[in-house]
Amino acid sequence: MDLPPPNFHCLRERAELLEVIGVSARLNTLNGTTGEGLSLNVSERRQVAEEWVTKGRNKLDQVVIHVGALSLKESQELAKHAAEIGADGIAVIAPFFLKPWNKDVLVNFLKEVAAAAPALPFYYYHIPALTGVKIRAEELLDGIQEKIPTFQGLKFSDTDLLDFGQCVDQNRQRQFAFLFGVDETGFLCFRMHMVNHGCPNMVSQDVTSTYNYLGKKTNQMLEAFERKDFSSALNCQFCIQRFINFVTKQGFGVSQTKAIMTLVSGIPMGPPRLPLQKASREFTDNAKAKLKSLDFLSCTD
Ligand SMILES: CC(=O)N[C@@H]([C@@H](O)[C@H](O)[C@H](O)CO)[C@@H](O)CC(=O)C(=O)O
Repeated sequence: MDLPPPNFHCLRERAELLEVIGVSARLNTLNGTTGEGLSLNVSERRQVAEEWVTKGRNKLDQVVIHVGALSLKESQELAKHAAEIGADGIAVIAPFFLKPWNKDVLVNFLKEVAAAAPALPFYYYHIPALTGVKIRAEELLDGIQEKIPTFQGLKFSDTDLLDFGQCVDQNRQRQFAFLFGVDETGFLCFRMHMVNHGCPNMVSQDVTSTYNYLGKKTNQMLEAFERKDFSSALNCQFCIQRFINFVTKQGFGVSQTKAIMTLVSGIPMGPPRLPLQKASREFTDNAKAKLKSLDFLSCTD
């Protein structure tokens, strides 16, 4: 029997993990950072995308497929494929080896990818710490719909809240979606949404790395927020911060995320792909003790 490579297996199982942890997932981008999309080949990325679209049916409101790649042709192929399998949108990071040196060059690249799936909503995935492309998102949004008619919004995985705030502020009249990808400061962004209430903008949280295992607390934060109980929402955010602060000090990244996802769900996520190294036993033990002390394991223990 042909077994899929471990990484593919683990990514496929992430769809089931959402159910186990109980994340009320409105939107999930896949083949992104946590899913090591850039470490997979095109055929694996296609398989993962197909699996998510199938598994996500009736469970996720939207499945957005990250199709960014260094090769424009590969990106276009993945964008076309996303359209064929019925995805709800595509997302693209900036090419990160031979980099775009200004906004116009980056938009021209994104435009070519978007054109390969002309009926699919298009998101720019802004993650400058990993791509090294520091073009401000606020600048990129200026006039983007004229160049990319399918442009739908931004996944903002950066801590520059001035840039993020300006993206929201300058696009109040547009129907853009702003998805925030820094779990430790998500609450602040939800507050921005409230301040923005009545505007067509949407600031919300994508299913990012820690939501794979802190879904219960995240849901509590969202529910408190909905009922305008900002003090409870802030407490939930602080609780999430306590955990992220703890693991960050021990070295935290995609490998460690996978180890915690396995620990919390019981679903084996497999090792990460080289050059990443499997999280150490010591890290996993420490993370487990911290999750317990913060009462994060109670729903799955
Ligand atoms: C650099 C990184 O991995 N960022 C994570 C965050 O969820 C991050 O792990 C978390 O905020 C803890 O710092 C996400 O933005 C990545 C993400 O959403 C993805 O898997 O595409």
